Order: sequence, then structure tokens, then C-alpha cells
Amino acid sequence: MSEPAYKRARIQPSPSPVYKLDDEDDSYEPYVPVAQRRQAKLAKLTSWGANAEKEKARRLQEEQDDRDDEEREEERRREKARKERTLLMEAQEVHDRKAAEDAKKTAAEKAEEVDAEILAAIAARRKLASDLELAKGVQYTEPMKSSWRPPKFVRDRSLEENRRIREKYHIIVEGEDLPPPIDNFTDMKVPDPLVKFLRSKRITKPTPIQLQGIPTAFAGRDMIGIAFTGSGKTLAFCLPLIMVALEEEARLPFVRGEGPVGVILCPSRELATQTYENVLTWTAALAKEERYPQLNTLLCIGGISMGEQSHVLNKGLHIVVATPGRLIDMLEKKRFTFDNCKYLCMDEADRMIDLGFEDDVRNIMSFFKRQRQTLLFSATMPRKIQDFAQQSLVKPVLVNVGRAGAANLDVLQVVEYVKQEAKMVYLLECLQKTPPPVIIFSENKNEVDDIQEYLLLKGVEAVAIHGSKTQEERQYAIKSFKSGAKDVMVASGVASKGLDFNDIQHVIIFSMPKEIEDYVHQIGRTGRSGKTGIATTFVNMNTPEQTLLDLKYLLMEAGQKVPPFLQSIEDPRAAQGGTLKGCPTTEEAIESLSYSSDRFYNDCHFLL
Ligand SMILES: Nc1ncnc2c1ncn2[C@@H]1O[C@H](COP(=O)(O)OP(=O)(O)OP(=O)(O)O)[C@@H](O)[C@H]1O
Repeated sequence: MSEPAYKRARIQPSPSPVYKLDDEDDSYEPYVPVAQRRQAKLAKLTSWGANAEKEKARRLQEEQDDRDDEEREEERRREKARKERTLLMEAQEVHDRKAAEDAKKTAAEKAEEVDAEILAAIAARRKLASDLELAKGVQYTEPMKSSWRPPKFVRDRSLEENRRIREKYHIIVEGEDLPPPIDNFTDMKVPDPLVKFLRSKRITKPTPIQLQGIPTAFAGRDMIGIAFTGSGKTLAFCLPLIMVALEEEARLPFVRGEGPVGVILCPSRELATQTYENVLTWTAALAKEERYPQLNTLLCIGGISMGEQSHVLNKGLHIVVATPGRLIDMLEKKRFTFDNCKYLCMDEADRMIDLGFEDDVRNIMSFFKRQRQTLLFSATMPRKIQDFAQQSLVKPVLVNVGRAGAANLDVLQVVEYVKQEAKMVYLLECLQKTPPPVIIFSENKNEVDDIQEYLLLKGVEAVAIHGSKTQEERQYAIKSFKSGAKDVMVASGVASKGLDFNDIQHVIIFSMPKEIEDYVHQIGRTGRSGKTGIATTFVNMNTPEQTLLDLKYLLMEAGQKVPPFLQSIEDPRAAQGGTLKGCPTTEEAIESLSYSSDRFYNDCHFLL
């Protein structure tokens, strides 16, 4: 390529000319007389001297200030350390004093203190009403209206006759205008196809919580239902909702975007799934007969895609079974509304009202647009929570079968002292006690995994379930255990609360839960619907003494064998000659045992 004829070159700007005005000429110096110049020089010299002096003084002052600051800072540090030490000492003193006082306190006093703390925490919050209702000061004073009437022969019964029936089934009721107990599903006016279906599942006679609870709920009353584990509470709160839904559907069929009529809240996804499956089978049994409509039920829990259930949301919705978090999410996203919702049931309600769930529950309440019938069910319900819940309901009826928190008498409870390091090996031995299925409980997720791993290594078909497992893993574990494909389920207490597995033979509590209520729930996975079962619990020196004491009283109350190491644990209050509140003497306890005590003793002979 040839060199271009014209080579581009950056044009350098020529320097700007500097123009000077005549009066800016550097060389110009005005004339100053010598005397004046000398004077000016002198003045300059003295001012330099003064400035230097000033500068020196300033520097010294600054250095002094720095030193002062450092000293002050050091003093502050020392003071802070002194204060911390004092506070620490005071805290230690307070702690020591409290520990000394606590040591003097009896178990009952401590329990009362805990109750008082819970109550204070609850009182600081508010009733279980929606914020809107609280803001507007709305207070409902009358129970919900219901079109249900007991049959005439039941209406004609005297109060004394009703009392005798309740007494026969060891049902305690509290409240105004108590609905009557009815000991037959047909007399309760349960639709025939459902009665037939229940019969096919060998549910022929209502259990005590059902024979008082169902008429109470059918009558539109708010209620608190307390009955031991495995005593059929699920049917007691689902059936009334199914009836309300049937009635509403008959009045005006539901179309897309309408509903639900009622919601059942559960504290865990597994429990919600189980309740949902029950509702599905019961509503399907009804819909088999032409004169009954298809009721639509939605399971609303975390960890599942709502897309899978869009077919339900695309129709009118009657019943929602939910865990609180996902329910709030769906309501906030307006996937459905509570505009026409008139029935709210909380299963394991004591846990729901428990401090962790209370805000969620009130948040859910705020989506209701009108009065609702509220039902709280559980096997355990601390008295103070009961009182609080009662204040929040409208003329509630309390239906109580057996002492709240009492163990199911169809469970043979065995408590064994097993050293921590010997537990795994002894577990294998324990598994030989009965045929499967067996549930093993541990309070600790890592321990649940360890136990499962150990059992798998030993060739035992075991699945595991705990809160850190994914929803799929949890569902797989439950499904394969329920179907009988797996013999053993290792579970954390929280994940398996309220689950109803068929014919569990043996519950092994590998690590005793701190709260006795949790123990009651765990052993309650066996001995369900009138069958008997065994619960073996490992305790050792890691088990808190208070827990052991609670366990001792629970065993005494249930008329079970108290092992010598538990017998030797003294209740400080008993030592002072008092009786422990809430823990009756063996005679009192046996006297107040629920209806199945005789059957328990007969059935348990083979185990003893
Ligand atoms: N009237 C009845 N007669 C016989 N069996 C019944 C009756 N009602 C319910 N059942 C059965 O009893 C079992 C336990 O019922 P359910 O799960 O409702 O107990 P629960 O009281 O809710 O227990 P938990 O407190 O442990 O949740 C279920 O398998 C259920 O089918």
C-alpha cells in the first residue's frame, strides 16, 4: 500500500498569546521610603515571632488535649469494665440467689410460675379475635344459629338423664344450655350413606368425645374438646363441618370463586394431610349416593404445589384443611376468601394458641367477615390456656373426656433406665418385644438420622421423618410406613404429632421429651381406637428431674408400674406434707380414669 499523498497530523494548538496590561507589569515597584521599609521589616519580624509562639502554644495545647482525651477514654474504659464486673457479680449473685430459691421451691410452685408467665405473655397480647373486630369493638354474644335439632326422644330427656349418660362415659361438660349427649350416629341425624361407610370401617358407636362433641358442634356451639390420643377427635370436628357444607350447598350450589364454608387448621403438614384424606373419604362416601352433592376440599399446606389442586380451586370450594402459614399466604393472594366462612376448627389447639402460633391464628381470624363457629380440639390443654381460649369463644361448651393431658389407658407404659452409650444396642433388643409396625421417637433430628442409619445397617426396614426432611421425603416415609412396606419409623416428636397409623404395636421413646404433654402425644401413637399397645421409654441421668417427676405421677395416675429409680425421686412438696396440684393421688387418679380402664386391665394381662 502506497503512502497517502496527504498524511494526517494532529494540529497542535498554538500557545495563546499572553497579553499584559501596563499596570500589571512585574517590574513595576512603587517607591517606599527607607524608614517606612525598615519599620515594615521590623513589624514582620515581630509578627513571625508572635505567630511562632502562638503556634507552639497551640501544638502544646493540642498535645495536652490528646493526652486528656486518652486519659478520659481510659477512665471510661476502666469504668465500663468496673460496671460490667459489678453487673456480672450482681447477676451471678441474683442467679445464685434464684437458684437457691428455686431449689427450695416445689415442682408445683415452679409450674405455677411458668403458667403465670405464659398467662402474662398471653394477656399482654389479646383475645383470639380478628384485629378488625377488636378495632370495632365487635363482640358476639350469641352462638351461631343451626337448623339441626336433636330427635324428639332426646329433646324430651331430663337434665338428670343427660347427666347420667355423661357420667357413664366419664364425660365432663361445662357451659350454658348444654346440648345433649347422643350415643348413636343415626340419632345424631348423620346421613345414612356416611353411617353405612363408618360401619364398614368398624366405626359403629360414637366414642365419648364424639357422642357429646358432635351434637354440641351440630348445634352450632363453640367448643373446646379435650380427649385422649386416638379417641376419634378427627371425626368429631370434621363431621359437623361436612354437615354445614352440605346444608350450604343444598341452599345454593357453590360456583367457582365461592367458599370455603369452613376451615380446619392443623399445626403440621402431616396432620393436615391426614385430616384432608379423612375428609375426602367421608365426602366421597356421601357423594356415592345421588341425592348428596360432591363437596370440594382443598389441602393448603407448604411444600406442595397449589397448581396440582387447581381443579378444586376452579370449582366452588367447601372445605379447606390447612397449616397456618400457607393458609395466610393463600388468603393474602386472594386465591379464595373467608367472606362466607362460618366454621373454624383448630386441631392440637393448645399448640396453636401456644405463643408461637397465636399471631398467625389472629391473622387468620382477620380474614373472617362475620361470626364463625370456633372449635378447639386437643388431647392436652393446659388449664390456663383453656381459660384464655374460653374467654375468646362465644358461650363455649367444654367437653372433656378424662383429665386433659392424661395418658391413654390402652397403652402399657414401660420406663427403663438406659445409659446414653447403651441406647442404640438396647434399641435393637427392644424391637424384639413386638411385631411391627413400631415407631421410635427422638427429640433430636441428628439422632433421628443416626438411629435410622444404625437400623438400616442392622437390616431393619426403617424410614425417618423430621422437620429438616423435604416434603417429598416426609410423604414417602409416611406412605411407606402406613402401607406396611416399612416396619419402623424413626420420628421427631414435632413431625409426627397427631398422626394416626394403623395398629402401631410399640412406641419406643429413645429420648424422653422435656414436656410431659409431648410424651402423652408420643405414646398415644399406639393404643388407638380401642386397641392396646406398648410404649417403652429410655431415661437416664440426662433426663431432667422435673420431667422424671412428671413421668412418675403420670404412671401413677394411669395405674402403671413405677420403676424403682422413679420411685426414689422425691417430690419436694410431698416431702413437706402437701399434695401436688394437678397430680392426683393414685386412688384419686384411678377413680377418675376414663371409660376404658376396665378394658385396659383386661386387655393388658397378656402384656404384663
Ligand atoms: N367411633 C369410633 N369407633 C371406633 N374407631 C374410631 C371411632 N372414631 C374414630 N375411630 C378411629 O380411631 C382412630 C383414631 O382417631 P383420631 O385420629 O381421630 O384420634 P385423635 O383423638 O384425633 O388422636 P390424636 O389426639 O392422637 O390426634 C382412627 O383410626 C379412627 O378411624
